[in-house]
Amino acid sequence: MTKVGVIGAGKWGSALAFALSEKCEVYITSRTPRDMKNFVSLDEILKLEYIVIAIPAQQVSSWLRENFKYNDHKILVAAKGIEASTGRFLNEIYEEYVPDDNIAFLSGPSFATEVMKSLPTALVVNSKNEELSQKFASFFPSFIKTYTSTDVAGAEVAGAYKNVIAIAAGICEGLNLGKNAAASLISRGLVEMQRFGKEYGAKEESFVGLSGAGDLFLTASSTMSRNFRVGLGIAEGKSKEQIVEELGEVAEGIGTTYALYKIAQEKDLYLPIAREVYNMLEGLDPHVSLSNFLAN
Ligand SMILES: NC(=O)C1=CN([C@@H]2O[C@H](COP(=O)(O)OP(=O)(O)OC[C@H]3O[C@@H](n4cnc5c(N)ncnc54)[C@H](O)[C@@H]3O)[C@@H](O)[C@H]2O)C=CC1
Ligand SMILES: O=C(CO)COP(=O)(O)O
Repeated sequence: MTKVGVIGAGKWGSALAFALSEKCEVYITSRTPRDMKNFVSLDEILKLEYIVIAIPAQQVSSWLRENFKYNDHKILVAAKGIEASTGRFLNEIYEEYVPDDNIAFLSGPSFATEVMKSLPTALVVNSKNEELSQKFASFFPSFIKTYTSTDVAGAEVAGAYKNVIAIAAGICEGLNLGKNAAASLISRGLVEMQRFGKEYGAKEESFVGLSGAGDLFLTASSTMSRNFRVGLGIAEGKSKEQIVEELGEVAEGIGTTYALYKIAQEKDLYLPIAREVYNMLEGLDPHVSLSNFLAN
């Protein structure tokens, strides 16, 4: 059995450790010790060749700087997001540490709680190195169907952007705007992320597949999504600080909204949904935001 190390024992890291253990010998670590099967130190994980990293996008840059020493590892990045402070994608953050050929990015609709129950799921492993994608894909269990793609940019943009649209969808639901509005928001959200992705050379097909439409439909239509619940909180008039505290888990859409706002300013891009989510995270009344959105 191939040995695989998982870094980050949050919801997604734990679910992936569980799923991968059907076909691999899996070890897991986290910054705080956990009472979990095969929980080992980071040093032990870094001795392994195959590593899955499930540290959130906003924390990964400092984590890599302080903890990571590259030693020919093959890395699968499981996070979804864009760094708020710099507007960097995960592949840009990791490229300082890991060669392109040794890194892959996971995407697709996949709530950790359903993976934990072994419910049927489909995922995409994305890498410039097709052989590496195939290798990581082969580690997944029988209840997960894996696809591979070389469109790293498409997977990154779709995985990050859908969290922002999920926040908007939660707001839409919380304000009782109706199914017409929800459907329009999801389909225009898909167009917005696809247009944004084009700037980075992302392939259109990734947005109509699992990484784009698949993950967007999942997170923008369910209270199981943390990002969707952020939107519900905004509709209730809560501040983002209060929402984050109550959530107790990561909602990548918040940081990604700030990243998109920064990128849109720098590149003069038209990202109307992301812009209004930004305005509401900054405290604009959702009803005023909606009027602005409908008028522009
Ligand atoms: N939960 C889910 O269903 C899915 C989550 N993801 C993505 O996976 C990533 C992780 O999400 P979850 O595990 O759900 O979040 P979580 O909130 O359950 O756990 C976050 C994990 O990151 C670790 N962490 C946070 N800051 C850290 C730091 N500075 N240094 C080291 N470790 C740190 C925490 O200790 C914890 O283990 C996110 O990017 C999320 O979007 C992707 C697909 C599904
Ligand atoms: O990315 C996810 C499912 O694919 C998880 O979404 P949330 O972080 O919004 O819960």
